[in-house]
Amino acid sequence: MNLTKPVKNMSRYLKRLKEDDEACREALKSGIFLLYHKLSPLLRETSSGIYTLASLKTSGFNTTPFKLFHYVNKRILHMHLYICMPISVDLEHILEKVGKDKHFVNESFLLGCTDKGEPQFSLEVGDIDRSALEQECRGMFVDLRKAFFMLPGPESPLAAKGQALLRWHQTNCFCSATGQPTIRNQSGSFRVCHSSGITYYPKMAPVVIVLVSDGSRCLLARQTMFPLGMYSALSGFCDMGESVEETLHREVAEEVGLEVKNIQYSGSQHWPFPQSSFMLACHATVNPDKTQVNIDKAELEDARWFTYEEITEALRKPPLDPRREPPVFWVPPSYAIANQLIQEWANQQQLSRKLHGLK
Ligand SMILES: NC(=O)C1=CN([C@@H]2O[C@H](COP(=O)(O)OP(=O)(O)OC[C@H]3O[C@@H](n4cnc5c(N)ncnc54)[C@H](OP(=O)(O)O)[C@@H]3O)[C@@H](O)[C@H]2O)C=CC1
Ligand SMILES: [Mg+2]
Repeated sequence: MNLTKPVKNMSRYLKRLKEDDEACREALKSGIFLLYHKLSPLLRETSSGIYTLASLKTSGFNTTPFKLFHYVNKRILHMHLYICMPISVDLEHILEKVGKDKHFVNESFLLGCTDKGEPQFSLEVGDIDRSALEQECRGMFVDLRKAFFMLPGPESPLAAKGQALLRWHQTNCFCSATGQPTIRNQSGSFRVCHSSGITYYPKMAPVVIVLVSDGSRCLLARQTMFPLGMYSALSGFCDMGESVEETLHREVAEEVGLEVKNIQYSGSQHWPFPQSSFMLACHATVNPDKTQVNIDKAELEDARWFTYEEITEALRKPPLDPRREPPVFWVPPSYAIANQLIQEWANQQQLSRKLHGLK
């Protein structure tokens, strides 16, 4: 099977790679690799100043310098131009240069497939000299939180998934029943303890996030650990056995002492910080006569109702610039599902204001 050709049924193809060690090992030969150094992904700046995830291949196409020949006074000047392409440097060659065996790529974990059917893998290279690698790869390893601000939208979830999978494997090397080592399958879709027979699958912790509205205002809160000035929607981990609705009622009651109704599902997101969470985002309302918040100070530093005007102004603000003072009030950036909830609420308000002839 030529793995670099577009694959008609990508889901089936990925399923096969997940389950069939041999097929996955074969896929590694034409795979695309995202490198992580102590869980920080490798980014590269393109010629247009945009950052992307640096993708490396084990064989085939790479950016050996592209030579331009200029004839000046009958003498040839060679200009070596590095063309910035998403798929660029030969990974095996790089590994060799930094003293790693080429079989090291077998330690990668399967992430998914590109639109062209190229399998994507994440590889932790934390035991290799960071600056030597950055030089060889012409990129830099960036903390994931920072990378989220730098990467174009669709690349952030991939970077997060790569990190989450690596972290899960790093922290699940031993069976919790026997203490014996667990062994991964080739794709990394599970680990098994041969002593107890227990199979461990990568896990996410379900979290409910909810934007509560009283009809004209929405409720946002901040924890002490949030960056200065940032307020977000209320959130909380699901307890064992709880439904989304039960978690939502409990968390809102616990954190701000309010009773919610009209729960509407909005969307979901994998969230890598600080561990892998599975965010389930909802809208909900409270009775406009019962909006008095009673903050649990052990959980939250503050919780306040915000008007439509305050929210639209916060949404208009450019992404946070780490070199400048943070604004007094700002909302999570667009890659966070909290932002989606706030945006949806603002759109809904705008619509109902139009219907009522308000600006
Ligand atoms: N993508 C987005 O838009 C947003 C994502 N989030 C994420 O949602 C998650 C949960 O939000 P948060 O409001 O803090 O949750 P909670 O309100 O449930 O409060 C966190 C509490 O839960 C404990 N805890 C940590 N991990 C787990 C777990 N896996 N299961 C059960 N309890 C746990 C913490 O303990 P301790 O820390 O003391 O160990 C802490 O006491 C966070 O990871 C946060 O990053 C939040 C808002 C926006
Ligand atoms: Mg919370």
